[in-house]
Amino acid sequence: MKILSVQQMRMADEATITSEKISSLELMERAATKVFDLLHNRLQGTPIPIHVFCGIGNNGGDGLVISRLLEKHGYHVRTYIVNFSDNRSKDFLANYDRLKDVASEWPVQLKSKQDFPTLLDQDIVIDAIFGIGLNRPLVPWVATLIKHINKSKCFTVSVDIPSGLYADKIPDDPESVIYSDVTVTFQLPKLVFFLPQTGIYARDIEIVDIGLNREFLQQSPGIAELIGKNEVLPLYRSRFKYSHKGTYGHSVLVGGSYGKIGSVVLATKAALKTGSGLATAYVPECGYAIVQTAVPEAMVITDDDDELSEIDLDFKPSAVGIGIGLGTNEKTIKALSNFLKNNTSPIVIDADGINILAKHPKLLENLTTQTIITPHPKELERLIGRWKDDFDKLNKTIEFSKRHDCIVVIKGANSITVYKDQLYINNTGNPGMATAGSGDVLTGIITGLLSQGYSPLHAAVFGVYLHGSAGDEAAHQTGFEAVVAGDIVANIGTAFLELFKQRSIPDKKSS
Ligand SMILES: NC(=O)C1=CN([C@@H]2O[C@H](COP(=O)(O)OP(=O)(O)OC[C@H]3O[C@@H](n4cnc5c(N)ncnc54)[C@H](OP(=O)(O)O)[C@@H]3O)[C@@H](O)[C@H]2O)[C@@H](O)CC1
Ligand SMILES: Nc1ncnc2c1ncn2[C@@H]1O[C@H](COP(=O)(O)OP(=O)(O)O)[C@@H](O)[C@H]1O
Ligand SMILES: [K+]
Repeated sequence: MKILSVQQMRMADEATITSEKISSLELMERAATKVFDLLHNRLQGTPIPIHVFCGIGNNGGDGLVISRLLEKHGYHVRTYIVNFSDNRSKDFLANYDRLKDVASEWPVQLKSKQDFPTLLDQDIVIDAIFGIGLNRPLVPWVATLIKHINKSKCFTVSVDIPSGLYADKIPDDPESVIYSDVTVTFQLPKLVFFLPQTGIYARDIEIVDIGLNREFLQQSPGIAELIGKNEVLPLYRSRFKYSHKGTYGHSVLVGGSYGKIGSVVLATKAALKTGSGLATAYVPECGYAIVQTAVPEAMVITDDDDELSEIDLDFKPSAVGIGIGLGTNEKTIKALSNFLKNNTSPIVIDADGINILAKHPKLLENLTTQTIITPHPKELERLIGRWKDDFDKLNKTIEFSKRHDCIVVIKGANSITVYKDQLYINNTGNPGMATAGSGDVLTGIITGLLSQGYSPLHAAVFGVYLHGSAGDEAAHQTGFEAVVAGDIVANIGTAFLELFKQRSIPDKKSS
C-alpha cells in the first residue's frame, strides 16, 4: 500500500472531486460517515458519553459530521469547537449549520483553559482538532487542551491523524500530541505512523477506503510503500517439480567467534528453512562441532583460530550472509576486507560486519552493487553518523544508499528497507522479537532468498516480511516474552504457508 505526501493526498482529493463531479462537502460526508460506521459498529448504540473535539478546518468538519450522525443514532454526544483560528473552512461552516439542525445541545465554544470540560475515565473522545493541515506550532492553550485530553483515561479515537502530529515532520513538543487509542485514517496510512518517534501516538490504525480516485493513486509515485501480504505475494517464486537442490542455490554464512557460534547456527538454519538448496557455515575452528551438531543439514568450513583470520572459498556461493558474531579484531578486519574485494556473489552484511564497515569506510568502495546491509539503530548510527530525528535518519540513509548503491534495512518495530529514494515499511513483527539472535535469523532468511535467485531488493523486502510474520506466529504460540530467536526459525515454514491462507468464510447455518 502506498504512502503519499500531504501534497499528494490533497491532489488525490482534488482528482476525486473532479472525476466524480462531487463537491468537497460530499467527499467530507463520505469520509466522516466511514468513521461513524466504524464507531457505530463497535459501540452498537451504547449510551457512553462521547466528546467530539472539532477544529475549525476540514478535520473539524469531519468531526461535525460524525457528531451529527452520532446524534441521529441516539448517542450521548457533546460537541466542542476548538477556536484556534477565525479562519473557518467552507465545509466546516456548512456542517456547523447542519449540526445545529439535529443537535440536542449547542456546540460548546472553547477559547481558553477555563472552557475545558471534565472528562471521565469511561467517556469516549473523538479527536478532530487538526488533520493533515497542521503546519505550525500550537498556541499554548490548544497544547494544554491536548494534554488535558491525554491526562484523562478516555478511549480516544483520532480522525485521520492524532491532533498535534504533523504528517511530515516530528512534533515541536512531544507532549502536545494526542495519544490516540485508534486512529481512523482516510484511504492511505501516513508515514509518521511507522517511525519510532511518532508511531507512539497512533497505537492502532484503521484505514478506511473513502473512494479516492484509483487512477490518481496508482499513478502517484508516493513517498513510501507499506509492505503487507498483498505486496509480497507477487514476489514469491514457486518451486518447480523437476528441480533439485542445486536449483535453489548454495548459501554461505560467515561469522562466529569463541562464545558467539550460536549466531551462525541460527542464520544457517534460517537460510535452510527459507529454502536454500545447500548451506555452508564458515566459522572459526571452535565452532566446528557446534554447527555440525546443531545443524546436521549444513556443511562446515573452519578457520584454525578462535576468530576468523581468513575467508577463503574454493567455490562461488549463490549468496553470502556475513558478519554475525564475527568480532572486530585486526585479523578479522583484514579477512573481511580481502573477502569483500574479491566477492561477486549477492551478499548481506550484518552485525560486526557493519561495525567493521563503519570503522573502515574505505571498504564500502568494494561492495558489490545492491549489497544488503541490515543495521539495528546503534549499528546504523555508527555507519551514517548521528541524526537529529527520524526524518533526518531516513534522509541520511537514503543518501548513504545512493552513495554506495546498497540496500539498507533499518531494523526496528517497523523495519524500513531503503534503496535510494525508495522506502519499504514492513508491517509484520512484534515486541517479542526484541530478543537475542533475532537479527541473525533475518540475515539467514535474506541469504536464503538471495541464494534462490530473488533480486537483492526483493530478498530484503520479502525477507523482512517473512521474518516478522514468523515472529508473529511464534508470539501467537508462546506470548511475547517467551519468544526466542530459535522460535522465529521454527516458524519460517508457517510464515510461507500464511502467504497463501485464504480468509476463512464463516460457516453458513444449516437449514
Ligand atoms: N485528504 C482527504 O482525503 C480528505 C481530507 N479530509 C479532512 O481534511 C483534513 C485536512 O483539513 P485542512 O486542510 O482543512 O486542515 P486541518 O488539519 O483541519 O487544519 C485546519 C487549518 O488550521 C490551520 N492551522 C494549521 N496549523 C495550525 C496551528 N498550529 N494553529 C492554528 N491554526 C493552524 C491551517 O490553516 P491556515 O491557518 O494555515 O490557513 C489548517 O488548514 C484531513 O486531515 C481530513 O480530516 C476529509 O474531510 C475529506 C477527505
Ligand atoms: N519491537 C519490535 N517489533 C518488531 N520487530 C522487532 C522489535 N524489536 C526488534 N525487532 C526485530 O528483531 C530483529 C533484531 O535484530 P538485532 O537487534 O540485530 O538482534 P540480534 O543482534 O540480537 O540478532 C530485527 O529484525 C528487528 O526488526
Ligand atoms: K485529528
